[in-house]
Amino acid sequence: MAAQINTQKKKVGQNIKVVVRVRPFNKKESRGQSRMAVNCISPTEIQTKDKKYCFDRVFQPDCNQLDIYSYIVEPMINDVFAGYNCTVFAYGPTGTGKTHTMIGGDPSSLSSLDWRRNEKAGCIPRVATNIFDEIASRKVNDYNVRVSFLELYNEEIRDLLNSDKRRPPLNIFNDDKGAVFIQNLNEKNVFNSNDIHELLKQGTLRCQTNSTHMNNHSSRSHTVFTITVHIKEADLNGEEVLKTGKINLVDLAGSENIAKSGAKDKKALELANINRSLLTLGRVIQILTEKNNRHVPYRDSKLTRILQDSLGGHTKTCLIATVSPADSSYEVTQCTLEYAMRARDIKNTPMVNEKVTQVEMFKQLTTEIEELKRKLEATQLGEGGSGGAGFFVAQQHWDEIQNQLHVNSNSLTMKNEIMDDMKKRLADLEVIQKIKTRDYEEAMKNCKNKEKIIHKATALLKEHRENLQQEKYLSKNYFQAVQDENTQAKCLLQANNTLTENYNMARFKLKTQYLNSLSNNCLIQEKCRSLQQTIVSGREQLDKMSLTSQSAVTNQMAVLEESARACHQELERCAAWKKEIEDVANNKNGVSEVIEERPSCVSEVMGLVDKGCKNKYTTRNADPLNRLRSRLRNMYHMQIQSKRQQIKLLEQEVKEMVENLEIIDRRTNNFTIEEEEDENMIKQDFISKSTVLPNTGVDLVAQTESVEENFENIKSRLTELINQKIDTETAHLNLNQTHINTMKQMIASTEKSLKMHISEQKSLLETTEKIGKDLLDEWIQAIPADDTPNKVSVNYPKQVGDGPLPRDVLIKKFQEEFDEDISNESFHLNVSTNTEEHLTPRKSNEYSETAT
Ligand SMILES: Nc1ncnc2c1ncn2[C@@H]1O[C@H](COP(=O)(O)OP(=O)(O)OP(=O)(O)O)[C@@H](O)[C@H]1O
Repeated sequence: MAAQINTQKKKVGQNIKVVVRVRPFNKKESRGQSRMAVNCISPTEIQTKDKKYCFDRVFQPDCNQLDIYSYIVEPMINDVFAGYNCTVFAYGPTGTGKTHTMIGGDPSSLSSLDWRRNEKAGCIPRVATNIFDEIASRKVNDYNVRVSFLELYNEEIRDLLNSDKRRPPLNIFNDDKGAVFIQNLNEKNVFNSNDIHELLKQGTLRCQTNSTHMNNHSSRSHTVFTITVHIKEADLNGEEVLKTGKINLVDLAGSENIAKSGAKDKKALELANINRSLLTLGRVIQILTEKNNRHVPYRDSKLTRILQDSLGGHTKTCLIATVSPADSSYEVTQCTLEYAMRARDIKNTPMVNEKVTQVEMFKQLTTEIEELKRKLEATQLGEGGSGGAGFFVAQQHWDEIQNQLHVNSNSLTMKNEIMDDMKKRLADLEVIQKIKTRDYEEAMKNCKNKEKIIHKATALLKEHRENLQQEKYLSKNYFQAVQDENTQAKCLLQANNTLTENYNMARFKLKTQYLNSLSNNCLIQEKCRSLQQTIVSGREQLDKMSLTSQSAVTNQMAVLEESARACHQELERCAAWKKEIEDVANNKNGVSEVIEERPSCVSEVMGLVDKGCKNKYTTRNADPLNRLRSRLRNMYHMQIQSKRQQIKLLEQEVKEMVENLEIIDRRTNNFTIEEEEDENMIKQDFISKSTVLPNTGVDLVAQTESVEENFENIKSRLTELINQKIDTETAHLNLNQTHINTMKQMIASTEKSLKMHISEQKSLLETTEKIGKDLLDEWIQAIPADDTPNKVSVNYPKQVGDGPLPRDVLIKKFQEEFDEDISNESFHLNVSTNTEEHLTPRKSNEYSETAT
């Protein structure tokens, strides 16, 4: 049994691949001087005189076997190992190279064939070697490769790997998922490519032998060479799964028209039957490419039944249309190209075959065993006819059942052993599961703790980030402050420079002032000296003047004495003049008259006379010399007095000048002291400032430099610290991130394993449920060895009679109902509780409810 279960994982429709291979002219065509009827205009286009066709690839007559293999089959090897089913059809008229493409050169030399070097080798020998190469390169240890080779001729399946004439008939079955399997078809285990080559050789020879018995048989039969690969690999969870993929290589019968063969009557019917498969194939292709969802008549031919999954199913399919280039074959070539064009529209939904895990296998086996046991018991009870649910079976059939039971019993024993082993493994698995559950719970706990830690760490991280921001801000401020300080230091330096300049200027000014005052002092001193000299010279002059005045006095005395004498003489003259006046007074008449005439003049003259008289009297009494002397003395005294006065004034002036000089001197001294004091004060101030500020410009520069250096150091240290902090924080962050990621991964993997566990449990449940049904079917199928396409079941009422209904009655009933003779066939007996339906034979699938 080769049941393949397909899953419904992906449903992406993809068109089947269709290529055309044009063979070279054969001898006959060359001799007949045929002309080319087709032209390969590009790698994907072929042109006939009527039409241009586009395919996935067009292989020209000069292409070689390896080109075909590399493009079509080689990529399928990976698919087979991935668990896909793949099919390659060769379709075309007789003699166009289908067998050449599939098998290639002389099959008798196949076993020693190295397909890479042998140019004649077709796809089958190449794929055989390729599969084992792939197994070796993938280092697959646990694998199983099986080969089957069948021929379909006149709607009859022949096993080309089984020459036994007593071989059981080959029946085609569909399981409930639509997968097709051929009962009793030999599937040979192969262990290397040579094994496959050998089987291919044997099968091909057997096919050819058949061909010699039947005229031109080979071109009218279809052959299907299947290689099935089972590999055991660990899946992503480390669990071992069994993957199954296969490749079907189908060499179809020649597609030429029946009419063309010229056969008539029985032969024509036979040919019609032979071509039934091809016709059905054409119909199936036609319907599959329509959009009206018509019923696809797969069941109308065995070929379409066998290849059902390859056409509109889940297989990856490629059709190779082989054509002749000759114009003599133009018509069939055109038909073939049209046929191939239609096939291009078929959409398949390739799917990976279900991978079966060991646990599932175990569950399947367990359920199968249980079911078998139950069936066995039921059968044993029914055997004696006392079980109430008995049924009648022919003796021969009964023997077969007994044999089957014996085989099944052995199988049961074996399966029991396997079951025990499996039970042990299950127990182990349960322990592991418990441990894993505990681990999982612990992991969950850890996860929760870690989550808390992560939350804390996140909060801490946030805090760190904030701190960092703050530190950054502070650093920025500090940086600014340092820059400000630097600017201030520069300002101070500038101020200091200005101060130094001012100080130097003030110093220079003071010096200039001092020097000026010094020179002023000298000038004053000079002036004082000149004053003193003036005074001395003044005194000397005074002394000289005194001497001069004394002599002048003497001279004046002399002058005065002279004048006294003159005076004396005057006086004498005055006396004389008085006498004369008296003489005149004596002459009174004349004078009286005058007096009378001019009294005022007389009084005036009398005043003058009186005055003269008085003067005369005084002068008469005083010494005129003495008077003169005293007058001169007075004059002298007065002059002396004025000179003294002058000297006093000069002395006063000199004194004042000396005093002024002293004041100036003092002032000068004071000024010098003040200046010194000022200088000292400035110095003191400068020194005091210098203690606060840098001592000197050099110090200040040095200090500024050191400040700058410090600033640079602080800056670099700060940068370093910030970088360190950032590095630490980043490392911290990364660590936390890694931690979080690890935790997430752990959570994810735990979740995944949990989900898987749940899905496993579910699938186990489902499988357990289904397995009972499957085994029941299988059990039923195993007993009657039915070779008809539809199972025949005969309903048997529970309440009827004392014994089983005779077989011939049942056969008759069936004949009446279906107009079909089942006397040579084995059939099921079902017990019905429905009395109304009793004795009514039905197809089993129509009244499954009545089955117990
Ligand atoms: N591409 C090709 N290159 C060289 N020879 C070819 C090519 N195709 C076919 N031939 C030769 O043509 C002959 C007929 O080929 P083949 O038997 O493969 O045709 P077929 O389509 O399988 O015919 P049938 O339907 O009768 O089985 C063979 O001798 C084969 O070697």
